[in-house]
Amino acid sequence: MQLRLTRTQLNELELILAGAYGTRPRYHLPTVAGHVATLLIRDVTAGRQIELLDTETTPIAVIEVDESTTTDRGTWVAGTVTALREPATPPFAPLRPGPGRPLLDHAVLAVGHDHVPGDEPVIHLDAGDPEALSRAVHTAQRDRRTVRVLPEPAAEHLDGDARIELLSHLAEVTTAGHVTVSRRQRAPRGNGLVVLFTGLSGSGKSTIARQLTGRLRAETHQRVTLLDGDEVRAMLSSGLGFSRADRELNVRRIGWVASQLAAHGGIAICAPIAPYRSMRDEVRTMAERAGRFVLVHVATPLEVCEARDRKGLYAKARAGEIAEFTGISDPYEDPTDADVTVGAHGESIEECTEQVLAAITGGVGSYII
Ligand SMILES: Nc1ncnc2c1ncn2[C@@H]1O[C@H](COP(=O)(O)OS(=O)(=O)O)[C@@H](OP(=O)(O)O)[C@H]1O
Ligand SMILES: Nc1ncnc2c1ncn2[C@@H]1O[C@H](COP(=O)(O)OP(=O)(O)O)[C@@H](O)[C@H]1O
Repeated sequence: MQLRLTRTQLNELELILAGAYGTRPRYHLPTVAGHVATLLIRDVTAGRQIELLDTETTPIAVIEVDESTTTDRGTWVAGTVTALREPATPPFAPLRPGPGRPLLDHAVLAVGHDHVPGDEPVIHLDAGDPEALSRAVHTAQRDRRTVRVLPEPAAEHLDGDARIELLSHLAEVTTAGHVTVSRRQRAPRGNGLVVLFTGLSGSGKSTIARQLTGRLRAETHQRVTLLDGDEVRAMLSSGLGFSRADRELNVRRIGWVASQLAAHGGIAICAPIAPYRSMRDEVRTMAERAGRFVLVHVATPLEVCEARDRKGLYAKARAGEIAEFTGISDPYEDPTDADVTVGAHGESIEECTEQVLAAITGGVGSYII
């Protein structure tokens, strides 16, 4: 089988081949404690041999899979990696880890920001956004500082502090003998925000999302984009159906676009059903790398949604004319991590919108002027 790697997965492969994870180039099954490279495969069944393609679909390496494990997030594979050819040159190649490059004595690893005050050598992460990396490197060079680039691996098995620990470890192995992490807690740039609505068909997601969009446009200086369900299905995800794999792809695409908007300081509001916990977790992970994330559960009971049945879809689903209909013949996994839950008790559209606004602005006054 062939697998096209994302930019951060390519980074992970670059680090493997640069010896950052040890002398044996391989992927491991996820272990939280271990500083290992991992590979998570979604939507397809992993083969014994996996050819890894770069973003231009050139085969650059192959994995001989010797172990794998399947979870609700996908299949993790472990195995030895052999390089086939050089991938396309990444940005700032001479500043990245490579054979024979001497280690600096000490450097500051910038996590979550593109300028660290001071004059010590600085390591900037390549997180897959060439524009942001270029800005960070040029700022350091303008200040006549020594600067290096560390490819940020996908490391999908880690988050939070464990992720930062891995980055610091990789920086010490590849770039500087002693690394201090300089971490900014706030969103990387501006007040980027992703709001993900989830709930059954007819629960009120689009209606509340539209109202929220209007309010935020009126009350903030930020650009607000509504990724409306129907429009997304027509444009971004045309051709996809409602199998689990298609829904996953649909929600992943929405999450990716929303995160890009947030990374550039915008507010993205999305309103798919997003019925599976794993897909919402995935959007949260992507969004939190770009800014803030707020999960809104529109918890209108199934009976109420079915009674509304504005599009007549529930009747068709009950009659067996639509297969895999969420809530009737397909699962909806209730969120346990919603930042705000609305609509469970017959609140009006206006009340729901206010509750969501309060959750977004609560404690972060800068969103509303
Ligand atoms: N089988 C099945 N299950 C659920 N929904 C169905 C189905 N077939 C069509 N529709 C219509 O598609 C809308 C849901 O699409 P989404 O993109 O939001 O779904 S998902 O997040 O990918 O699960 C949903 O729209 P909303 O009512 O706006 O939620 C339905 O109108
Ligand atoms: N809180 C609410 N109270 C009463 N009716 C609502 C409420 N929220 C939505 N509706 C109505 O329910 C129907 C379905 O809403 P919609 O926003 O299209 O749901 P979804 O996007 O979740 O499918 C619409 O006719 C809408 O006017």
